[in-house]
Amino acid sequence: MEHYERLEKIGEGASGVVYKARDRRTGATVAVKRLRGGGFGDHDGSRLSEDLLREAACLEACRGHPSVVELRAAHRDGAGGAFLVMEYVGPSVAQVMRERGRPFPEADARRLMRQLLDGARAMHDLGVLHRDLKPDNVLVDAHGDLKICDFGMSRFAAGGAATPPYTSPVVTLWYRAPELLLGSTEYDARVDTWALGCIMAELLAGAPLLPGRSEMDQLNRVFDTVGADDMTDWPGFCRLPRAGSPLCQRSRPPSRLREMFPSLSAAGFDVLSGLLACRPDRRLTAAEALRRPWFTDAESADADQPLNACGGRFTARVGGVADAIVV
Ligand SMILES: Nc1ncnc2c1ncn2[C@@H]1O[C@H](COP(=O)(O)OP(=O)(O)OP(=O)(O)O)[C@@H](O)[C@H]1O
Repeated sequence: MEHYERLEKIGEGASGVVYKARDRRTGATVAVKRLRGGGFGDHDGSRLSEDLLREAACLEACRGHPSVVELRAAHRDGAGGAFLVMEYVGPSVAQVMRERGRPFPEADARRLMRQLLDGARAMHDLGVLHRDLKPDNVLVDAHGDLKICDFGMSRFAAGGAATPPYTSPVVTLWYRAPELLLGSTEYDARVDTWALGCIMAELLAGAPLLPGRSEMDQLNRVFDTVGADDMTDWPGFCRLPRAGSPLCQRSRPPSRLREMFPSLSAAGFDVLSGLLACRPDRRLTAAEALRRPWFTDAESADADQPLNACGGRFTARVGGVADAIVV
């Protein structure tokens, strides 16, 4: 830690405390995330290393993508603590929305969603599930571009060593996909695209779409908003641990989503409703969403997003998992 001068605390959550800091060697402002337990004497060292390595490896796999916060280094210090050093970006989309207090126009929401979906597409291509996408974990840089952060819940899935079952209580409640609320442990990257659908709705409405107070209240809100028939018709539904819940037996009106976003264009609604499809197998993946007319027909209008160029640069860097890690 001696290389970093700690400035103010910028966030604290389940997996650690994040500080704004100055790198004494370069003068650069960085974000330092000290993993929970690190340096405070009561942690299990092996668990800490595992968490650190997983978060660092997922971040490192995505390094170079313009919509993912950049990992600069990962360290264990002499006291057995562990911390990640990242580029400092801020504020978060959550803060921006709180301060702004009104919805984003559709064209702005499209530009922001294009960036988030491209970041998600890239991480999913690498087999990384983020599992905690929400406005607090999306940062806005000085150019108004977005970067996904907090890979504390992330893990490698398809294509990596891991196969289901996965942990089910992942993703902050308001952004948690219906299959997770129903206890699924065999989910895929579409838990992230559900969360992105919730973020898109929040950008367009200026307020959270599904602010549940408990898991069951959340599920109730999901079904009351997008309907439940789709989910209960899903062949995988009866295998879900909570399929027998009385909430799933209740009859529900069809989706209200269209009436909630009356001024959204048909192309915009196509993406929103595709991301918020209750049935995971009918939900858009990030790559599919980016191919919908809302994005493709607006290619020139959003020409400030050079996705192909970024994609090329990004691909070239994939694979160097260890070079930023100084554990
Ligand atoms: N590189 C960064 N630059 C600026 N702010 C950051 C950076 N990384 C994280 N933050 C801020 O700090 C907050 C907490 O960090 P992080 O989410 O990684 O910790 P956490 O313990 O996993 O939190 P949570 O449990 O809430 O998900 C983030 O929501 C974000 O707003």
